[in-house]
Order: sequence, then C-alpha cells, then structure tokens
Amino acid sequence: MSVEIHPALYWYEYHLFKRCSQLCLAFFCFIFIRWYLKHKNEVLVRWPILDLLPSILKNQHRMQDWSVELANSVGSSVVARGPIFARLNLVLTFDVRNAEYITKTKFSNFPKGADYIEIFDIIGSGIFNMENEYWHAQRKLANTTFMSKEFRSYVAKTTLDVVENSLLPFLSIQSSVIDLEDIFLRFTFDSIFTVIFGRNPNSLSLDLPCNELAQAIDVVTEAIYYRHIVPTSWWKLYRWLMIGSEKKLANAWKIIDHYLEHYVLLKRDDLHKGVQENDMITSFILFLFAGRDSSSTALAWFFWLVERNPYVESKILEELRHVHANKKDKDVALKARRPYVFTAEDLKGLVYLHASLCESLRLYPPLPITHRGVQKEDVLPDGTKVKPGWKILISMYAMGRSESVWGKDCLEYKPERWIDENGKLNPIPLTKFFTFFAGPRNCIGKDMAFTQMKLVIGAVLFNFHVELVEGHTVRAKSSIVLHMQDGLKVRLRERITQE
Ligand code: HEM
Repeated sequence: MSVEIHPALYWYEYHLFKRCSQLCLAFFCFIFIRWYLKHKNEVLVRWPILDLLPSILKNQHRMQDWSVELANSVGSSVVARGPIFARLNLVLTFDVRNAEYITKTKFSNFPKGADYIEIFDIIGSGIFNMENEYWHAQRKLANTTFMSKEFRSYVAKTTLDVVENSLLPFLSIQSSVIDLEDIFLRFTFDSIFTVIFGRNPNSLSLDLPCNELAQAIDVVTEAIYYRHIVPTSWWKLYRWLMIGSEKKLANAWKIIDHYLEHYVLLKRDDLHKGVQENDMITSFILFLFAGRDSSSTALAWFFWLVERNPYVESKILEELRHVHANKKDKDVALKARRPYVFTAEDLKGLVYLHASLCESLRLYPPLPITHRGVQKEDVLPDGTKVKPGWKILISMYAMGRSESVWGKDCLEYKPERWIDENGKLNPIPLTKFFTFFAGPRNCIGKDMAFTQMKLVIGAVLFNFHVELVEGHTVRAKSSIVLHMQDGLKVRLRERITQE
C-alpha cells in the first residue's frame, strides 16, 4: 500500500532545505569575513586551503618591499605550500647564513634545477642554466676570458669609447628633462653590444631611436618575472594557450632571434672582409641579458642616492678632482678639455667611489631575487627543513636590508660602512654582501660591471650636476631586475670646473 505525500509537505521540505542552505552560507560568510578582517593587515596571511598563494598574488607588484616586511615580522625564512594543484612548495629566505650554506659548494644539494632552466629557457643551455660538469666546463672557459688582461683592457677601452663618443656628447646637449635610467639602459646596451659584436648599435644617438631588440629584452624580463611568482602550472597553461605574458614572450623571442641572426651574419661579413675586432659572438650572447639591465639599473639607483646625499657627492667629487689635478697629462689642452673623461686606470684605486657604489648595490641589488632547487632533504642553518623538489627563493634585497646583519642604520645610505679606520676598503661587509651572489656560481661579470659603472660615474659626476625633477617619485618596479617604475627623471647642469 503506497502512502501518498501531500504536495504541501514537498513544498515545506523544499523551503526548509533552502532556508538551511542559506543559513549555512550566511554562517560561512560571517566566519570568513571575521577571519579576513582579523588577518587582512597582517604581513603574512595563510589562507585556508590556498595557503600563501593569495598573499603572493596580492603583493606581486611590491615583492621586494614585502620580502623586507616579512623578514622583519616573521624572521629568517617562510615556507609556502599553496594549494595542491599549484605544486607550490616554496621557501622564501632572507637569511645570510642560509644563502651562504646554499652557495658554498660547487655541485651542492641546491642546483638551479629544472625549474630554473625552464623559466630561463630563452637563454638556452649556456653558463647561466647549466649544471654540474657541463656548467663547470663553461665556467672554466669563461673564467679564462674574463680574467685575462687582454679581455679586461678590451672591455675598459670599448666602454671608455662609448662613454666618450656617445654618452657624454649626448648628455652635453640636454637642456630639458631626461630619463637617466633609460639613458643608462641605452648606454649599457651599446657598450655590451660593442664588446660582443664589435660594432656600436648607436641607441644613444641624439634622436633616441626606438630600439626593437632592447624592447624585446624588456618584454622577456617581465615575462620571466611572472614565471617566478605564479605557480608553474599557470604560466605553462598560458604558454600552451598562447595568451598574456607568454604570448608577448613568444613574439619577443622571435624578434631577438631575428636580430641576433642579422648581427651574426654582419659579423661573418666583417670577418670575411678582414675586419679584425675582438669579439665573443657565439658564447656570450646571453651577456646582453645578464649585463645590460643589471649595470644600468645599478647606475640609476646610485645617481638617485647620490642626488639625495650631497655629502656623498662632495666626497666622490673630492676624489675625482684629486685624480684630475694630479694627472700628468703631457697635453695641457687635453686636461682642460670638457667634458673630461677618466680612464678605468684613473678610477681603480678610489676608495670612496668604490664604497659608495657597493653601498648603493647593497640597498638596491639589480637582481633582487634568485632561486635554487633542492635535491635531497636537508635542514638550512636557520632550522628550516627542505625536501626534494622544493624551490628556495633567496632575497638579496631583504638580506641587504637586514638589521641583524647591517645594524640599526641598515636603511641608511652610508658608504663609510665599507671603509676601515685606516681609510682602506673594509673586507668585512663583503662577507655579507650577496648582490653578486657568492660561491662558485657568483657573478662572473662583476669586475666588468664595476669597470663600466665607474667609468660612467666618473664621467657624469665630474662634468654634470644631476638634479631630480621636483615631484618625480622614484620607486622600484616588480621584476627580476630592480628597474625604477617610472624611470629617473632629472635635469643636468654642467659643472663649472671647480664648482
Ligand atoms: C651590477 C651588475 C651585475 C649584478 C648585480 C649581477 C648579479 C649577478 C647575480 C646575482 C648572479 C647569480 C644569479 C643566479 O645564480 O641566479 C649573476 C650571475 C652571472 N652574471 Fe652577473 N651581475 C651583474 C653584471 C654582469 C655582467 C656585466 C655580466 C657579463 C657581461 C654578467 C654575467 C653573469 C653570468 C654569466 C652569470 C652566471 C654565472 C654562473 O652561473 O656561473 N653579470 N650575476
């Protein structure tokens, strides 16, 4: 015998169910909003299920400052697991002891890893991406070149030539506002390009031509930054769908290939015609990536800091004027020539110049972050446990601003901390200085970068007074290179000889 249910009962059950669901949802929303309001102002918010992923995405436009806030509030390292689908097993570390431990051995437990190679796939299988004996062979070869006297003097001569014949003539006729960061980017592009290809692409010519190759490198840098911060599966999906930053990267890659092919052919042509130039065309193409952005960005931050610290400016000028006064130029007219250029040899022993440059590189490391993989389970010196397949992000930016390492005045621009009581360069800060990384995989271009940067600083500071445009705000852009968000807008005033 079947029992007939009255339709009114169905109606009642339906509404009861609906009301219960609404109540549950309201309760869940209430709990969530309360939780969110309680945590929203915290530097580190661990979301249920999603863990740190929302915080990382929320802070992606201010990653460097966020890493300093994290270092000050949570300590030396943060472990982020993320949702399962994102495979985000990440340790973000700001601890100098951890960095030392990770970098100290040649074939350590912390290789760059498959992730690194994939993220930097555009660089190919060069020294930057290789591991173990493959890397070792390339490094040995590159060391032979970079350490050789001939190469060093070739770099010094080539850079001096671009300073004298492109940069200074360009700056001398600027009466209105210029973006000094853009000028430095063009300068490093021209000088590194000349070192590699033996010809100057003249991107510093007076009409500031649009440089398609340099623009393509900018697009690549931005896409690579994005690959660093989103879960691997995300950017791979973008690449598969050919959308967003991955589409831009693919187009930029084509442009770069096109230009390189073009310059390689020109070079071959030159060689057939018997043009003898010292160049390292095939193996050093990646230096366009490694060297252009880092040195130019370092120069922009240096000039910004010096502009805000007239005392530092006067101390550097004192050294430069001393060198100039003692220069035993046979040709008096040459010494009186304006704008005046110093050689790399002139600037080599200047202690205050070196200290002020190291100090700005500490506060504004051009490569603010790098990462390494983990091969075997290990415990970092600060006690953080890491497992195979995890990724360790090392923040050079936060380590350079660590109070426990640099003291209470860690945020001040103080070149004096690099000088000992005898007026010599103090070796101690170098042991905590990670701007060029450390260990066997440290920056191979460090000396070249210092030569380049000092030649520019000597030439620009001695001949011009740099004035920041009123109201122009300088802040760091979120990228794998610490560019300025809106450039460095300045006016130049020519210095009268003994101003
Ligand atoms: C101010 C300028 C520069 C800074 C701050 C800088 C910084 C760095 C850092 C932090 C690394 C380690 C990256 C990592 O392992 O993830 C590195 C590696 C490297 N840099 Fe530089 N760099 C500068 C200029 C240059 C220049 C001018 C060149 C060459 C033209 C260069 C060539 C390289 C190469 C080839 C490596 C890879 C070395 C290896 O893995 O064995 N860098 N640099």
